[in-house]
Amino acid sequence: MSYSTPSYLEQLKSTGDFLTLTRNNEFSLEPCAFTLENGTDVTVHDTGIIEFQPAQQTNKDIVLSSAVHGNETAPIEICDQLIKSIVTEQLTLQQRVLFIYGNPKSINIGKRFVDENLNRLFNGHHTVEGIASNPERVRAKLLEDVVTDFFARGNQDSERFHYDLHTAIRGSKNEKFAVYPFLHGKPWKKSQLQFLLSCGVNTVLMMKSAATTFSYYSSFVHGADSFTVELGQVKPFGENDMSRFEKTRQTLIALISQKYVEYKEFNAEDFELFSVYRTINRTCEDFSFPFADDVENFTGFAKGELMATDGQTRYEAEVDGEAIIFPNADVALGQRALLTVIPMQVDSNFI
Ligand SMILES: O=C(O)CCC(=O)N[C@@H](CCC(=O)O)C(=O)O
Ligand SMILES: [Zn+2]
Repeated sequence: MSYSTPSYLEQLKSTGDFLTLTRNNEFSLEPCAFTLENGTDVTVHDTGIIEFQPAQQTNKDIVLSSAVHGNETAPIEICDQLIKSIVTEQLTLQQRVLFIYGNPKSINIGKRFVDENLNRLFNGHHTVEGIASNPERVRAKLLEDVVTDFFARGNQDSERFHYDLHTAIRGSKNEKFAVYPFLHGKPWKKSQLQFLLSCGVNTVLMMKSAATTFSYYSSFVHGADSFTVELGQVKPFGENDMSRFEKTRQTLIALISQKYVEYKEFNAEDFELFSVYRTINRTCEDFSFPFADDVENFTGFAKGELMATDGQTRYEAEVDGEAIIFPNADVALGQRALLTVIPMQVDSNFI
């Protein structure tokens, strides 16, 4: 594809500051393409969407997304550093990488979303008859299309990865954790757990059903090894202790700049695995939790203890140790207000 030369090009080439360019263009950006001195092709597809294609043969197609929720700034800062070091050629890629800042306008207003939670609109849920469109619905469709196109242009035998980087609203007993999307019976991969451990993530939740999230979409539709990765607690820009993300940053650098990466040998004892026990949706205006806002993710409840109240329905822990993940009483009606999890072991469904 040939593009004209947009006015931002020289600035982008010299600074690599694609984040500021994205934030200055909340809804669209003129596309462009250029080649770095080291031979890597750079394509700006739209605002918040930049692709890198090294000159040499690659064996991995990697999507790194952040800002699917605009107030989750640490992952945005990690991706900003990576993009700057690639464009300014301090970092040379060995793999194809697509970086996505999910929701630029929500970054600017410092909120999880503008009209609607972008991470509830994937896998086609952006387009539903009778439901009016909005910028987040348009964006979800665009992101699906860009990911489809990115994977379609990869080598046929390349491995596909998508790490959708987030931070959680609450603190978490296990500070970093990943959500492994439902695989419809396919086995979970030890090699992915080894990668996550190298990122500093030793806790993984296994989903038991289809979802409308970005990571489920790329797993289900594109067969990618795909995760939502929660790297810590939400903080405004400038308040993140970036040293807490160093293992993640270094592991991502190795993933994109090396042909092969060796991880620590798999040992089940290195991990805390959980399976989702149930999902509790908010169905009534009158929805509440009996615990405070500073009660952390992974807090366990005793059997019979109240976990949530939805109108007249009381949800009590059904098993000892049933633990809370992502409690949020402010979600839209019909959406997930709480996940509960129970511990699980590495079993025969791991390869
Ligand atoms: O801390 C919270 O309440 C939400 C953090 C967050 O954004 N989590 C993702 C998880 C997505 C998944 O289930 O894979 C979300 O809620 O979209
Ligand atoms: Zn998030």
